[in-house]
Amino acid sequence: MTSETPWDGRPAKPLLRALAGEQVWPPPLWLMRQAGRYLPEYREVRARAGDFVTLCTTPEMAAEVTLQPIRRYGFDAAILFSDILMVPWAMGQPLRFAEGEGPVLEPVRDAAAIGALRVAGVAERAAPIMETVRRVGAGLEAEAPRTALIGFAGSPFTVACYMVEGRGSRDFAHPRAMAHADPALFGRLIRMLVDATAEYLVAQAEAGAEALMLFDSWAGLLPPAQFRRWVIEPNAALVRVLRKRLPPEFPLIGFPRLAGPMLAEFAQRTGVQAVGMDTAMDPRWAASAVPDTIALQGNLDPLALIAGGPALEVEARAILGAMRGRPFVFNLGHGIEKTTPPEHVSALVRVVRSG
Ligand SMILES: Cc1c2[nH]c(c1CCC(=O)O)Cc1[nH]c(c(CCC(=O)O)c1C)Cc1[nH]c(c(CCC(=O)O)c1C)Cc1[nH]c(c(C)c1CCC(=O)O)C2
Repeated sequence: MTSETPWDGRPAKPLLRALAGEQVWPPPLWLMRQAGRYLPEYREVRARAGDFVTLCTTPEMAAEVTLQPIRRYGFDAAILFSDILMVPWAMGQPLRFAEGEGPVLEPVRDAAAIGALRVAGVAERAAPIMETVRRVGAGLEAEAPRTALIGFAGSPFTVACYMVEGRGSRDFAHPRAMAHADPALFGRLIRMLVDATAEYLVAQAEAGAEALMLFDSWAGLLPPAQFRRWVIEPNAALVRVLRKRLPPEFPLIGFPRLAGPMLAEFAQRTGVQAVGMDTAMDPRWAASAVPDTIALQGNLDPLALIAGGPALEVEARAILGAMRGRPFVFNLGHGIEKTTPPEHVSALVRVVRSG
């Protein structure tokens, strides 16, 4: 495929061209958690907001922090500033972010607690987040017309992990045990999440998101049969609902973190246009295992970005070398760390943009 100027004479956004299967070189670039505590201007707004849920539900502040990294670095995508746990919040599960501890939810571990969750009306209860999407869309149009707006949600399994465990965890023992011991109940929660997440994502697209990313951060905890049942099937179900309700070819990015060799099956069976590679993935293996009709995204080690200098350049160039000749979006393999020096991000942008 070649780059073409569309009929209306506006250059299509590089990110959207890559997600549509075009080889765009140098590749479009954005970073997971690009808005965050490594930026002094983020810390200023974060302090003003007080708590994290307030930041996510105050459109003026959430839109401002979404745009901050675009102003500083000119990334090819802005990602809505929110959190995957805002879906359980909108389903009525109490959520707070404890300082230095991460998210804390009231765990749902039985049929009564799961039955009390509300699916219908999730998008209305998340109205402030949709207002943020509209504001960011307007901000990009005015300030950065080549930057695309990515909306997102957590995938059902990963969100269920937090809902059942009630907090972050290394192994999410409660949800994984429930998935084995009471698959009917766990499956009910997963189906509720498919429906709630579809509604929430369609509302983001209607508010102006131009691509949607599905974060399945804890997919790699599961053995293959469980991976198929709780990762591939729910993501595929979500994609099927989205395909019915969104314009044709609407770009969807899946990110089954630490999937290892299951990444290939995920890519082929879920119906997404692109898959994210985590830090542990060998991009050369991914290039051979994932058909080049599906774009790859990733996967610089966030620690190389902290290190900077030659280590950063060598790692970034290795990824570029492995991805040359296929649709690709440069990113990290996981979220940016809060100790990252902002000038190292500028250095990375220079390396990637020099091809
Ligand atoms: C698992 C997960 C969560 N949230 C998310 C995931 C999936 C990606 C991943 O695997 O990291 C996704 C997420 N979280 C956040 C975004 C915003 C957009 C962006 O990427 O810039 C996105 C896309 C903001 C955030 N979400 C959170 C912060 C830090 C909160 C703060 O500023 O105090 C940010 C910027 C909080 C959060 N949110 C979550 C945890 C475990 C934590 C605490 C850990 C931490 O503090 O880094 C849940």
